[in-house]
Parts: sequence; structure tokens; C-alpha cells
Amino acid sequence: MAALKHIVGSVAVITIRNPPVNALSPQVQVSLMEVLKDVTLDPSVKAIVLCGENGKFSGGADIRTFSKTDPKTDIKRMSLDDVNSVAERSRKPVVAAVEGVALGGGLELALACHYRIAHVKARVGLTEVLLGLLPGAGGTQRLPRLIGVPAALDMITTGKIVPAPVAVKLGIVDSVTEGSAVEEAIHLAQKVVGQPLESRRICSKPIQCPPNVDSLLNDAKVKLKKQFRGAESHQVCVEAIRAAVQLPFAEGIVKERELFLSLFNSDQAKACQYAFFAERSVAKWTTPSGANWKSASPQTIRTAAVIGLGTMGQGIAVSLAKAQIQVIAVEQDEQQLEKGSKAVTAILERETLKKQQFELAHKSDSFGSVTFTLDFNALKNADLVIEAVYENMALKKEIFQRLSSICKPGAFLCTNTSGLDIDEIASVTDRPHLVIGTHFFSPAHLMKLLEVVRGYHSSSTIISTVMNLSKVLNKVGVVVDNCPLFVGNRLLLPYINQAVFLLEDGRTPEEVDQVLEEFGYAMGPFRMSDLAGLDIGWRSRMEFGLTGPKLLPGAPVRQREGKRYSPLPDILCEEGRFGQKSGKGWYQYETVGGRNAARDPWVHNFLHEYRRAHAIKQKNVSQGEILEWCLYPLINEGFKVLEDGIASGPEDIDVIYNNGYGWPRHKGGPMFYASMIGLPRVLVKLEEFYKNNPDIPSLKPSNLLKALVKQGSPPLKEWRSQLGYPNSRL
Ligand SMILES: CCCCCCCC/C=C\C=C\CC(=O)SCCNC(=O)CCNC(=O)[C@H](O)C(C)(C)COP(=O)(O)OP(=O)(O)OC[C@H]1O[C@@H](n2cnc3c(N)ncnc32)[C@H](O)[C@@H]1OP(=O)(O)O
Repeated sequence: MAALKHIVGSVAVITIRNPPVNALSPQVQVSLMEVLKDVTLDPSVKAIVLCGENGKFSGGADIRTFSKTDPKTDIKRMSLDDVNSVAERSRKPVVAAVEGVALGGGLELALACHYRIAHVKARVGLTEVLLGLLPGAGGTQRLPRLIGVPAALDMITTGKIVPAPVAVKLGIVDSVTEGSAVEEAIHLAQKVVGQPLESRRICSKPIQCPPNVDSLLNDAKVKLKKQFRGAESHQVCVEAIRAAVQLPFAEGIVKERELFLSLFNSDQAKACQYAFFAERSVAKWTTPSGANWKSASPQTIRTAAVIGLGTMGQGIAVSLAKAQIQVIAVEQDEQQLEKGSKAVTAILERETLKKQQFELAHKSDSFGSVTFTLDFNALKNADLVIEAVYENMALKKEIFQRLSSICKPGAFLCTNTSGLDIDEIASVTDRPHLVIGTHFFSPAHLMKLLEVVRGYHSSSTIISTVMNLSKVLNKVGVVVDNCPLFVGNRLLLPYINQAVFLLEDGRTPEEVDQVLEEFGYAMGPFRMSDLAGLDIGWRSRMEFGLTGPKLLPGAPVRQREGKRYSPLPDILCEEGRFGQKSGKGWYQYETVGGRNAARDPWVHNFLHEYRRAHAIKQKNVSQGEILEWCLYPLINEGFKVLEDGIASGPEDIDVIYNNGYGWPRHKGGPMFYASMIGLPRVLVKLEEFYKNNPDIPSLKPSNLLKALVKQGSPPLKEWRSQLGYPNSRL
């Protein structure tokens, strides 16, 4: 039985049981329905309490069953909606005891109960929108009736999860308890036996609409369109809420179902659900020696140090402090220290305010303290150090040598490089097994991704410690192997290069960005480069001798070692155009550090002169071709990364792209996207591009892609097993 019943006095306690999160699978729904009907008919039962086993109410409908569900036939079968109706219509009071989580269908079930008691640490939310769906079991009709249209609109269209104390203030739950929510619910159930229930049925409540409800909904659609470019579910959620506003409850439920089904089998829903499980699967890392996430034991980090308080170091320090870790922040001179400490303090203040607003001033854990110092000796008691100085191998090695002699034995040493060799850095220490790459993304206190770069000697303890730390920091950690640029930036390089080649060939930054933004990227390649800072790539190209003093004399302007090269980004940097930080880059900004990109006539004129000077003929490229020209080489590099065994599987690449590179989640990630459009299409276009541009090696189709097409393009989940990973280094 997926729903268990036991009787306490005259109260029937129904417990949902489906480990690990008590997901509401079809079997659980059937079982719930049977038990509910049973207790409703049992004259000895006067009231009902609904709860979940092992301190979790429910993580919602069972997402794993969605791909096996056929809307055409299964719609006729009983669904969660029917269970909710029976609970709500019951003449005996039904009380939900919410512990742990009540998410998606789990919260919808709780909303159908007459009362809701939550444990103080419980969290609730209608998260379906993040899975490309909408709450399809009455959530879009009940929540606005319960808490009002504006608050429900916010929760349903963003998938926001709120802690129980906030849920009480919003009116989602009736009260919170620090003790057992089940006992409290039983107590309440006994107390309310015999009391009228009509006013407790949300379906009977009139909807309170603000006078401007139409413009509220329309404005929300415009805002969501911008925030989640190209994503359907957010828009459809608004329409379901519109139905709640305009229609009686029963008709609203019919409309909700119709809208739910329009999303249910969509490619976007598949992509979002794939992204959800991909994140869970990358947490399960393994090394060639057989160590894995299950066997290795992570160490707890209480004190961490950050070296270097530039933009990255500031964000990392804040991220650690937000996770209640004590932070020691080190800089090399007074001026940098003061600048860095001011910035960290300001960000922490903003974050505190945000936290207080979110938690509605409910008593909560404070942030860890940050101590600022010039003294390296202050690091001697740190459990873990993250070096975040700029990308210079000599400087990093000097720092790691010092750390080796100062830090306590057993302290973990991490480098926040975005592409330098972890083994070379580890080689100067007394503990290469305790050295690892932790590649954060800017702004580090907000971005979800942590690329965890395993060096040759990195022990399973440091891998599991850093992966565990990523969870503590509320980030998604992905273990990858050590290679130039790692995974994320290795794929980014051909994408950016292709975009820059388009400028040489006659397109503008605005045109290229528009195509990629319409695809769903939060920012096109040029706006993103301006945000990240053009000088970062420039420094790295100088280090590799592609430009600057190390460039071999006589190198052709538009070629390096026989391959096509565009000096455009180098020239911009030489002009002092580093992007937002200097107020100008591919665009111009209202001020130094400004955020609003505007067309810059200087750039257009410069591109025109450059093309003229190099006698480059303009090419006519359609929008579709701009997209394929930029994305397919990125995908191709993904296959090469898999071929080289740098990432364990396509899911790892996709999680990196979804969480660190602004890839639209509703397109699943580059590898998932390739599987959706079809590998033969990607291969044919790459072959065509490469034939016409033999001086761009990133267009040469990877062997893995060719092999997969030859094997009939098996589904993504079979890519690993089909190829057996002969080269795997992970
Ligand atoms: C056409 C006919 C259709 C008819 C049906 C119509 C009726 C529609 C009615 C209702 C529809 C409702 C839609 C939904 O409810 S969608 C689900 C909404 N729920 C969520 O979005 C929650 C997702 N889960 C989480 O956020 C977390 O997992 C959380 C529950 C917070 C637990 O987090 P944590 O403790 O960190 O653990 P993990 O994330 O690692 O998860 C542990 C394992 O549990 C698996 N899991 C989690 N949630 C679900 C789920 N809802 N369904 C299936 N499996 C789930 C997760 O994958 C982990 O397992 P594994 O490690 O093997 O991957």
C-alpha cells in the first residue's frame, strides 16, 4: 500500500509512502483514493490527517512516470485532481500535516485539505513551471483563491519555494509548529470535529481580484517573456490564473486541465524534466580508481579562506559567508584590501536585506563572519582555501607554494582558475592529493554552477568535500577532468569565435545577439562578453602567445598556425574597451559599470573600416544559419569533450551549460538540444560548414558524433553505454 492508515482515537492518519520523497505516482494516487474513501465511509472515523512518511509530506507528482504517460488514454484514468476533490468534499475535516516539503502536486493535495499545519522547517511551493508544466491538480485555481492573485501569480509563475513561516504569513498554511506537525494536526482535527467545513473549502471561496487584474496579468506575461525567453510554461501559467479570475471554480479546473495537457508532452517539458534529473545524476560522480559519491566521505568546512578580493574573490567570500562558514579574506596590499572589504560588506548587506525580506523578518540563521587581512599566516587554521587571483600561472604557483608551508596538514587547497592546469599548480605543493580546481562563475554569490576540476592526484576526499560544499553553498557541482579551459569554457571558445567571425563577415553584434537571445539565451555572445569582461580572454590569449608581446613576429593578422583567427576582440581591448567595467566594449554603456547595452557607432564604424582594410566580402547569412553557425561548433566540442573523457556524460555538459552559461533550461542543454534536433542534422551542417571553412578546425565533426549517427542516433541516455568511453579519464 502506498498510503497507510492508522487510527488515533477517532482520527484516521493517512501516511503517504513512496521513498525517497513520497512522490505521488499513479499507484500512490490510487491507494490514496482507496484509503480516503474507506475512512470517509468508516463511522468510527470523525476526522482525517494526511501526512508523509519519513518527515516529508510529498515532493509532488512522480516525474519519472510522466514519460510513460499518454495523455490521450491516461486522461480518462483517475488523477490527483480526483483525490483532491474527494478530500475537499469530505464531510469529515481533513488536516494536512506538512513536514519537510510539499511541492507541486504535494502542495496541491495539501490545498485540497481543510486545514494545513506545517513544521517550522518545512518548505512549500508550486514548482511545476520549472518542469515545463503548470500545477495541474487545482493549484492554479485554489492558490489565488487562498492568498490572492498577486501572491499566487508570483509563486506559480516562478516556482518559488517558501519556508513555512512565510507560508503562514501568506496564508498558505494555518500555523507552524516546532514540534511534530502530525501530532499538532491530530490535535486540531479532534478539535474541529463537527464544525462547519464550507468556509474551509478553498473551491468555495470567492476570488479576491485587485481592480487592475487584467493589466496585472498582462504585465506579468511581458515580464516573464523577458525573464524566461522562449519558455512556454510561464506564459501558460498566467493563462491558468486568468481562468481562475474569470471562471467559476469547476470551469477553471477544466481550463487548467486543458492548459496542462497542452504543456504535458511538449519538447520544452521534456527538456526541463531532463535537466532536473541530469542535475541529480551529476551529483553521483565516480573516479577511475573506483571511488565515488557513495564511498567517499566529505569533510565539514567550518573556516574557509579566500585569496584575492577581485570580483570573483568577493563573490566567493559572500557565497561562503551566506552558508554560515567563517571566512578569512586575504589581499596583497592595503588599497586592494580596503576596496575588496568594502565591496564584500556592501554585497553582504544587500544579501541580508534580501534574506530578511524573503523570510519576512522571521528569525533566521545569520551569515558567517568575514575577516579581512593582509597576513597570510591568518590562513594557518583554515579548513579550506580558495585562491582567486587573476589568471597567471606563475602567480598561482607562488601562492600555492606559500600555502603549502602555512596551511595546516589536511587543509584543502582550491584554485578558482577558469582554465589553467590544475596539476601544474598542485605540483608545487606538499599535498597534490588535496588540491583541486573550483571554477566559480560570476557573480559567484548568485551563479549556481561550480565546475569541480579533478587533478591527476586529487583524492576522493577532496572531491567529495568540494561536491558537498557546493550543496552547502546552494550550488550545483559538476566533476570534470583537467584539460585546458575545462568543459564550460572549452565549449564556449568555438561559440565565441564563430560569433566574432560573423562580425568579420558583415554582421553586427546586435544582429548576432538577437538571434541567440531569441533562441533563449539570457544574453547573446557579445552582451555576455561585455558583462564578463573582454580583458579576461585577452589576458589568456596573451599568455598563450596568440596576441601581445609573446606573439611570434610575422604572424598573419587573421591566422594563427594556419587556422582562422580574428583579432577583433584584441583590438577592442587595446582600445581600452573591456566591456561594462570600462563603460564600453561591443556596446556602449551609460557609465563605467553600467548595465544597459546600447548600439555603439564607434564599433560599427570600426568594423566597417576593418572589413575594408582586409578586403573582406560581406556574406549574406540568414538568422537560422547564424544560430547553427554558432551552436553546432559548441555542440561538436561537447562531443569531443566526451570522446576525450573529460566529462562523464552528456548530462554533465548540459548541467554546466544550464547553470553557468545561460543556456535556456527549456532547451535542456546543448547535448540534449542536439538529440532533439537530430544528430544527422548537426553532422550534415558541420560537414557543410567545414567544407567551406577548412581553416576552422572546430567545424570538423567529432568522431563520436559521426559514430553515433552511424549507429542510428541512439537516444542520449544510451550514449555512454554505446561507446564505452575508451578514453575516459573520470
Ligand atoms: C495526461 C495525463 C496526465 C494526468 C496527470 C494529470 C494530473 C496532474 C496533476 C498534478 C501534477 C503535478 C505536477 C507535479 O507535481 S510535478 C513535480 C513537482 N515537484 C517538484 O518539482 C519537486 C522536485 N523535487 C525536488 O525539488 C527535490 O527533489 C526535493 C523534493 C526538494 C528533495 O531534494 P533533496 O533532498 O535534495 O533530494 P534530491 O533532489 O536529490 O531527490 C532525491 C531523489 O528523489 C527523486 N525525486 C525528487 N522529486 C521527485 C519527483 N517529484 N518525482 C520523482 N522523483 C523525484 C530525485 O530524482 C532523487 O532521486 P535520484 O537520486 O534517483 O535521481
